[in-house]
Amino acid sequence: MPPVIEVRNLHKRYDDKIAVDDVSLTVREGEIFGILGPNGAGKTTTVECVEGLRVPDRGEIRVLGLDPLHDRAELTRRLGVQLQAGHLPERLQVAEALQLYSSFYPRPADWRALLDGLGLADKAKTRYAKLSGGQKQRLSIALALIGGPRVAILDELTTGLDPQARRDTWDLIEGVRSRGTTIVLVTHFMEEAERLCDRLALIDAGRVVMVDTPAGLTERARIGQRIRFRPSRPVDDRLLTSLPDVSGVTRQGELVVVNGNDNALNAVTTVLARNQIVAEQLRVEQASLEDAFVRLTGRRPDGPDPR
Ligand SMILES: Nc1ncnc2c1ncn2[C@@H]1O[C@H](COP(=O)(O)OP(=O)(O)OP(=O)(O)O)[C@@H](O)[C@H]1O
Repeated sequence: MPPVIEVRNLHKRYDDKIAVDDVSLTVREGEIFGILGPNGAGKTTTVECVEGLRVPDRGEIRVLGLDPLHDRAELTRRLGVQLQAGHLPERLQVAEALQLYSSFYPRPADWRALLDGLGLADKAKTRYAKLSGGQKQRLSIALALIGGPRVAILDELTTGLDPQARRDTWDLIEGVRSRGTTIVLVTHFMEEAERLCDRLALIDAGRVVMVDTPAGLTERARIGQRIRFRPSRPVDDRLLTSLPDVSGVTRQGELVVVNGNDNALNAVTTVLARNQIVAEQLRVEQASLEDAFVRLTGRRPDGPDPR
C-alpha cells in the first residue's frame, strides 16, 4: 500500500533562517503519526508545506498521491487541517460554523457527534466571540474533522485545554482513527505523544533526529531504567560504571542515581550484594519519552531552539 504522506528531502528557509533542513518522512495508512520537537524545530513549517500552505524551496511531497501545490483543490476535499483560533466571524454561532463547513464536503461527518465528543454540545447556539480559548480550540478540531477527511493534520491539538478536555480530545481522536482516518499530530506534549502516537518523528533544528514508536525512541535513547538508593556504606562509582547494563552514575546528596537498561536493577543489586552493601530506600523509575527527548536533542521539549 503506498504511504498516505511522503515527504522527501524537504528544505525551507525564511530569509537567512533555515527552518527545515532536509526532512524526509513517511506516514502510513491508518496510523497516528506524531511530529515532536522543541519550539522552533520546524514542525509547523513542515506540515504547512504538506498542507500546501507554504512553498518548499526544495523537496518532494505527496499526500494521498497528490501534489499539495498543484492538486490543491482535490486535496482540500480529503485533508482536514486544524486552523489556528481566531479565523471565524465573531457573530457566527458554533452550529452555523459547522453547518457551513459541512456544506463544503460531499460526505461530511455528523457535526452533532463531533460537538458531543468534544464537550461542546451545549455551545451549539453560542457565538464564536463568546467562546473561551479552550472552546475555540475544540471548535477548530471539530472543523478539521467535519469533512470526514482521509487524513487530518492537527497542530498543537490540545494546547490551552484543561486536563479533562485534553483527555476527552484524545478519546475523540482515537475514535476518529478507528474509523479509518490517518492522523498527523504536531505536539510538544510528551504525554500526548506517548498516549496517542503509533510512531513519532523527533525533529530538532530542522532535521529528523529519529522516527520510531514512543517505546522504541525511549529504548534507542538507551535510558531504560533509573535506580536511586542510599548505600548502607560508601560505594565506589566504578563498581557500578563497570557493569555493561549501566550507562551512568550520579549522586544526589546521600543517594546514588544509576541509569541503565532494563537489566540494570538486576545487575546493580547483584554487585551490591556481592560487596555486602545494602541498597536502602531503593526506587526504580522507568525512563519516559521525555527523558529520551532530552537525551536525543540535549534540550527539553518546551525549550527554545538556541539557533
Ligand atoms: N514566517 C516566518 N518568517 C521567518 N521565520 C519564520 C517564519 N515562520 C517560522 N520561522 C522560523 O523558522 C523556524 C521554524 O519555525 P516553525 O514554526 O516551523 O517551528 P515549530 O517547530 O513549529 O515551533 P513551535 O513549536 O514554536 O511552533 C523558527 O526558528 C521560526 O522562528
